[in-house]
Amino acid sequence: MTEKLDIDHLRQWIGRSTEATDIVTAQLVKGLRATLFQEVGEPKAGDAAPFTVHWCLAQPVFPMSMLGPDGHPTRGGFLPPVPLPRRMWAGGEIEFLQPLRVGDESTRTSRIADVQVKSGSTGTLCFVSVEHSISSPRGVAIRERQDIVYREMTSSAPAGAKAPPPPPKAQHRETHVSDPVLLFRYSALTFNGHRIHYDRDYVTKVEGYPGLIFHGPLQAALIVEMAAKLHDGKAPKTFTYRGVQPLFEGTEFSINANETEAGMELWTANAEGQPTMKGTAVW
Ligand SMILES: C/C(=C\C(=O)SCCNC(=O)CCNC(=O)[C@H](O)C(C)(C)COP(=O)(O)OP(=O)(O)OC[C@H]1O[C@@H](n2cnc3c(N)ncnc32)[C@H](O)[C@@H]1OP(=O)(O)O)C(=O)O
Repeated sequence: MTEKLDIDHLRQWIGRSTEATDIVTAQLVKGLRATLFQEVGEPKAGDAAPFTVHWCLAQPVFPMSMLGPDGHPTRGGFLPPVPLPRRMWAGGEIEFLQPLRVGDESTRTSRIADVQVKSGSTGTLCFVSVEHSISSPRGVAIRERQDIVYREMTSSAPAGAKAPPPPPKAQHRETHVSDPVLLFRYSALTFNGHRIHYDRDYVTKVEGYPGLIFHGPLQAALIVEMAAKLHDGKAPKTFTYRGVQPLFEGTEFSINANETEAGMELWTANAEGQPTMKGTAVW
């Protein structure tokens, strides 16, 4: 049974802020490159890190006694105490200003920007938007908005779901084998204890999904790296993305891109070719 959603109370969290600092180490960069299917190499001080390395930096660390049943810190600290049990990373927008480099001390300033309740095809949704500004010794490197969604405990499938449309065609496609070790590595790199990514009993029996779930930021990170690879190694100026359905552990997944007049449309897809996260990159 879910507690009543008191949106006026939750919106009192808007404007709360926090700051944290960390260092981009060569070991972190090696681990992230390996997890993003890149050549690992021997990164040296000053080398550019993968574009979304900031998601691995200065993540909140709480004692075990302060974790909720899903493995995240108990809500009601920096994030509002949303009473819906199933948390997901819904999407966001990133502005890449300059790369973070090995050896950089980086500071992230975060602020709760919005809290909204919506009614979706899968039930009640509560969106919490968090704005972050990430700086290096050279100035602001990244500005972003992250949208976190909390879902009630209903079936994962939308009511009256129809057969999916034919999978979209891609000009560029990269496929990889999906493996729980990949998910474990990304959870470890981001110090993310969310059980849906590594605890099969929890994700199937408690949250009711059919299997382990790929992290939203892992999918977004793979998409951004592909976008940059197709643009002479340059990160897009802005990248806007949205998770449209979960990507579950399985046999294969793909990262896809189509050129457009404005930049690129990109998406990750499951083994059936159906998009799971969609993004737009503009240079
Ligand atoms: C890390 C981490 C956690 C994770 O990584 S979780 C894994 C990554 N995330 C996902 O897999 C999410 C995939 N998406 C979904 O499962 C569904 O899209 C979702 C979010 C459950 C919503 O589906 P619905 O069918 O219920 O929603 P509707 O399409 O009916 O839309 C209702 C309104 O909500 C807005 N909306 C829908 N999806 C999003 C989104 N991704 N981002 C922002 N807003 C969204 C939609 O526009 C509708 O709004 P209106 O104003 O038009 O009513 C970790 O925990 O740390």
